[in-house]
Amino acid sequence: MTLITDVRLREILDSRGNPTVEADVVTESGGFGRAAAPSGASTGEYEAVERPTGEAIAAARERAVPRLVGEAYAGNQREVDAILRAADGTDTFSELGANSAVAISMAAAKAGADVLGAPLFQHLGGTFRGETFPTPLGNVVGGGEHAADATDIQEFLAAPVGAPSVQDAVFANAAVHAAVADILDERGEPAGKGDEGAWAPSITDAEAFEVVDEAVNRVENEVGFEVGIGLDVAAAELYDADAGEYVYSDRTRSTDEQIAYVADLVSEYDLVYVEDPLDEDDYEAYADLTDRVGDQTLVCGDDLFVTNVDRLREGIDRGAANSILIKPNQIGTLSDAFDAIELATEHGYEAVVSHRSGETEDTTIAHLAVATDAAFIKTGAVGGERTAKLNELIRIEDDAI
Ligand SMILES: C=C(OP(=O)(O)O)C(=O)O
Ligand SMILES: [Mg+2]
Repeated sequence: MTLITDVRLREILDSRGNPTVEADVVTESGGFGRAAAPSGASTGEYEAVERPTGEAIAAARERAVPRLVGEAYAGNQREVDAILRAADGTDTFSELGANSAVAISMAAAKAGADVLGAPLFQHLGGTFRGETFPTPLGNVVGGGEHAADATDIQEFLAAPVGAPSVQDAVFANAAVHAAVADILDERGEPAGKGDEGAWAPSITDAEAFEVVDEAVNRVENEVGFEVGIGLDVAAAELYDADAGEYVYSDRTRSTDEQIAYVADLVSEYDLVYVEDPLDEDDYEAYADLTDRVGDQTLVCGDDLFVTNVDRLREGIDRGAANSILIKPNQIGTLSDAFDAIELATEHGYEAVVSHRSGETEDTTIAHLAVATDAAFIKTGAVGGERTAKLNELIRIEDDAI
């Protein structure tokens, strides 16, 4: 019933106005799945390769589609993803493009779910999933590669860890986003928005901490549950490898100073989550920081691990980080993303499923997070391509899928 009978690919717009790949997968019994590839701006050096959209589509039509149509079953995700890997023939999807690969992989999963008449999270995670939910991390202030002339730290995240439901958590993050706007206004700091919908004022990181701390406190008082703060430092973007230092707008920090700085921030702001606090090549510094603060907060590897089991295994061996960011397009298929989550879980690392800064209305990651019982999902606070995922979580919680 889930034999794939057609795979169609097209170029659509992403949230930055750039082209991206959308895939449709159709099965023998009329099952249908559609998915689109997201795209990063602060990409890790070791990510799978995103090809220009037209090239990725042409390559997939030539190399992957003939191997899938009439041959593979959409309900067998591992088979679909193995065919994508074989059709590509490289470790990094540099022939098909990880953008074509991930769109087809996710569309096949949706077609498989459609045939079963099951929600995607259940097809991926089994019948007992859907009772527990990830805490959404909401980007409320940001800069780095996502906005010009804003903070050095890429993302200041609201983390409603005490929320009684996903719906409460999603609304709390939106409330923090609104409170940030009020506080910036009170301070006379105008702000536009960055790529992920976070406010991108031209303020220092120190001021941003003050603003976000106050916003979180205001919302905590309103909602009556704990809302913490998280960060994505995206430190690889700040690191000057030649000089061996982290370059901030107002100063530089050596690796030891960077570790001490982040450890101080964890204590001062009770940070519940710190992503990419150090350069993507520095497992040793990660291990040092994890040693210092790993019992107080999640130290999460995004550019460090790039959803790659080999890099994660090295991190586990070396005690680097205690959490992994999961972005399916960093590795190219859902099977690879699942393998990374499984390896992480086996070793006590928390999985955090994530959007990219360039997104579409695709909701696959909401289902992936529920299917794998991920601790957190990072998918913004506001903006249509972000609320698509957040609203899907609310629907899953409400049994309305
Ligand atoms: C979502 C992120 O940004 P990008 O998609 O630009 O890598 C991130 O760094 O976690
Ligand atoms: Mg990141």
